[in-house]
Amino acid sequence: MRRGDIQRTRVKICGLTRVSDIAAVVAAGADAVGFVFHPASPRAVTPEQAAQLCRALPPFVTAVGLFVDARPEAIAATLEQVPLDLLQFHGDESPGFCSAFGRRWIKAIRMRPEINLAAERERFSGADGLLLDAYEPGRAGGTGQCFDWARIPPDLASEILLAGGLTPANVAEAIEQVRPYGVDVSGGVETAKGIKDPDLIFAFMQGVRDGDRRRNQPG
Ligand SMILES: O=C(O)c1ccccc1N[C@@H]1O[C@H](COP(=O)(O)O)[C@@H](O)[C@H]1O
Repeated sequence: MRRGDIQRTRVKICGLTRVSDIAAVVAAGADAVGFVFHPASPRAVTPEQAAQLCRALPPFVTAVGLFVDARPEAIAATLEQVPLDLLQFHGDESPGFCSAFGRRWIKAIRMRPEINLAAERERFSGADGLLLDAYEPGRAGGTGQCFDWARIPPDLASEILLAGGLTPANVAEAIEQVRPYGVDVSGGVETAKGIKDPDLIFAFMQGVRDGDRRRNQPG
C-alpha cells in the first residue's frame, strides 16, 4: 500500500444528504463524497436518497458508502441500488467481511488507547487504505473529536486517511504534521448536525491547500 511522496492530499467530505451538498463539494474540488448508511447517524441516507445524490455526481469524484456493522444482506441490497465506488467500514468488521462485496474498501480504525497501528495494518492488508478516527466510547464515529496525531508512525502516514475532528481551522496543521494520503471530514463543515455549509466546505479546501503548501516546502 506504500504510496510514495504525496504532493496533494486527497479529500473526502462525508455525510452528504442533499443535492446542494454535492454541488458545493464538487465546486470546492473535493475528491470523494461519503454517504452514511448507519441508521443511528444524523447524516443517514436511504439507498434511494443516495442513488439520487449519485446521479448529481460528475466523473472523477468517488462515491463512498459508509457502513457500521451492517448486515451483509443490507450492504448487498444497497449496492444493487447505489453505484458506490468504495466501501468504508467503520465498525468492528473483520477483513473477510470487508472483502466479501467485490468492491474496493477502506477500514476505519478508532484510535482506542491500546491500538497497535502496525498490527492493524497487517490485519487489514487487503484494504485499499486505513482511515484513522477518534475513539469515543459508545459512539461509532462522526464525533467531531481529534485524537493525538503523534500516535501515527511516520512510516504509515502515506497510506493513512486522517479523520476525526478536522475543521477549516486545523486541517493545514494536521496535514503538515501527519503528511497523510488523505483527509476526511464531516462535522467540521456543518452548521448543525447533518447540515453541510458551502462556505465551511470551501474554507476546509483552502485549509487543505495551505497544508499542502506547507508539506511540500523544501527542508
Ligand atoms: O458521520 C457520521 O455520522 C458517522 C457515523 C458513524 C460512523 C462514522 C461516521 N462518520 C465518519 O467519522 C469520521 C469523523 O467525523 P468528524 O469529522 O469527526 O465528524 C469521518 O471518517 C466520517 O466519515
